[in-house]
Amino acid sequence: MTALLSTHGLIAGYGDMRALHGIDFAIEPGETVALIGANGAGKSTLLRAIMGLLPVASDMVTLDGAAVGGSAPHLMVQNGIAIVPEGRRLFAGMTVEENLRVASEHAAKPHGTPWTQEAVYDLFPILREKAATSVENLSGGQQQMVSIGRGLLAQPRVLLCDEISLGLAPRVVREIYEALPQVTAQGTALVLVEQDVGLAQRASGRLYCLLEGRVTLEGRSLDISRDDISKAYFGASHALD
Ligand SMILES: Nc1ncnc2c1ncn2[C@@H]1O[C@H](COP(=O)(O)OP(=O)(O)OP(=O)(O)O)[C@@H](O)[C@H]1O
Repeated sequence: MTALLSTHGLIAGYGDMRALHGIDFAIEPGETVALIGANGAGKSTLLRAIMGLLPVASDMVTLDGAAVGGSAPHLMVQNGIAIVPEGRRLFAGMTVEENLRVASEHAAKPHGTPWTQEAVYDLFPILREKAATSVENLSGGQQQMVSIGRGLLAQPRVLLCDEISLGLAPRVVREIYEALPQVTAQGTALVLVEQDVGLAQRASGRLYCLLEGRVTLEGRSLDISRDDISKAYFGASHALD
C-alpha cells in the first residue's frame, strides 16, 4: 500500500555536514507518529527536509506515491504538508485573528472538511476570546495554539509539529495534547517531534527513534518497552551496560 507521506533513504544536512543518513519513514491519513531522540539526533532536520526547507532528492519524499522531495516550501504547503515550527514564529504585531487569516490565504486545497477559523476556535476556545489580541501579549501556550491553528488553516494532509510542548507548563501541554485527537479525527496526519518520551508514547500510534541521523527503533508506541526506547535513544554502548 502507498503511504500518504513517506521518505526513502532520505539524506540531508547542512553544507558538508550530513545530519540524516538514509531515513525511511511513513505516515498514513489520521495517524499520529512521534519522532523521538536526543538533542541533535536529526528530528528537526527530518521535518525541514520533508518540508523542502533543506535540499533533498525528489524521490526521497513521496506523497501518495508521487515524488515531491526538494519542492519549495510553499509548494509543499500546496501539496498538503504544513509545519508548526520550533519556536512558533508567529507574525509579531498582528492579532490572533490576523495570524490565522494569513494562513488561510496560502492554504492547500482541502481534502476533507476544511479547517476554518471557527473550527480552530472550537479546538482552542481561549483563542476566540483573544482573537483581537496581539500575539506578543499571549502566554506561551496560547501562542503555541495559534501556531497549531495556523498550521491547520493551511489545510494540511500532514501537519509536522516541532516540539510543541517545549517550555510550556504541564497543564498547558496537557490541554494542547488533549486537542490533538480532534485533529486526526478529521483525517489529518500528525508528526510529533517530542522530547518527552512518555508523552510521545502516549500521544502517538507509532513512533520512530532517531540517533545520530539514523532510525534506531520503529514500532507501535504501546508495544515498545522503555528498555528498547532507552537502547535506541542512547545507542549500542548503553545497550551493553
Ligand atoms: N542550521 C544548522 N546548521 C548546521 N548544523 C545544524 C543546523 N541545524 C541543526 N544542525 C545539526 O544537525 C544535526 C541534527 O540537528 P537537529 O536540530 O535536526 O536535531 P534534533 O533531533 O531536532 O535535536 P534538537 O532537539 O536539539 O532540536 C545536529 O548535529 C545539529 O548540530
